[in-house]
Amino acid sequence: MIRLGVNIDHVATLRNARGGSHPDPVAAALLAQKSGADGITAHLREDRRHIRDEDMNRLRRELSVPLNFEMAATEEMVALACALGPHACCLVPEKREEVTTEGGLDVLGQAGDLALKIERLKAAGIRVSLFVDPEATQIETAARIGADVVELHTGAYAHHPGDVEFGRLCDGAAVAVSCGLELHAGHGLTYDNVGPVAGLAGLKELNIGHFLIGEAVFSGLPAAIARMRQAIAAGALFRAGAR
Ligand SMILES: CC(=O)[C@@H](O)[C@H](O)COP(=O)(O)O
Ligand SMILES: NCC(=O)COP(=O)(O)O
Repeated sequence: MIRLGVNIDHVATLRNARGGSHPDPVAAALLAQKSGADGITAHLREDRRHIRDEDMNRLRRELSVPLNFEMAATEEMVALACALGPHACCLVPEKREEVTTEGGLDVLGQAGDLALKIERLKAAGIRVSLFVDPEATQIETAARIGADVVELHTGAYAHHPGDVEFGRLCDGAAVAVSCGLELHAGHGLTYDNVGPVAGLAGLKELNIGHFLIGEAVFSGLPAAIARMRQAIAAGALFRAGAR
């Protein structure tokens, strides 16, 4: 079964809008856990625009499902992650001026530095995922430098959900599996576009946040999670039948 990781960043965005403590992203994570989320993803950005350090500390203490700590591959974040000890870290590119994550990590261009950071994180007992575009050289390099997981950036597919971008995801998925990497995917996924992604051969986990939190405004988080899980299951079943 494909695991659903719920990203709670944008509960924190709403909380921070007024500088208070409501809605509490940790309470949202606990509700997501109770509603069937297989894991929680939270992105501690360098600018702390949404998730903050104390949120991460509380998530680590209070969750019983795995915590996926999304972070830039910086010395500050590696030190924080090693001290916190989440189940996994997902290394993502960050630019302060970006609205959201724009592309995948340049694994090839940063291979040496990333290899050392991966080694430190794994020595702390943390599984390491790299957030990458579905490009063979990036995925192959991720395997070569010791990553456990690659998470394919589905943003381009989400913006252009046609055969070209989906074909890139299929090719990237095949490379990841052939390299022995665990295959995850995420970014910009919705009820309507998640199905084909859920059918990617070898997919183990989807991380979904912004759309789910938006839907929760209308239908509540439990119902949004339940509907997303149905969309994922339908997609996986369809693709399995098509193979
Ligand atoms: C890497 C990715 O696509 C998301 O998990 C990331 O958290 C997006 O950043 P924001 O949540 O700040 O939009
Ligand atoms: N890594 C992707 C993620 O955690 C959620 O991305 P999004 O659904 O908020 O775009």
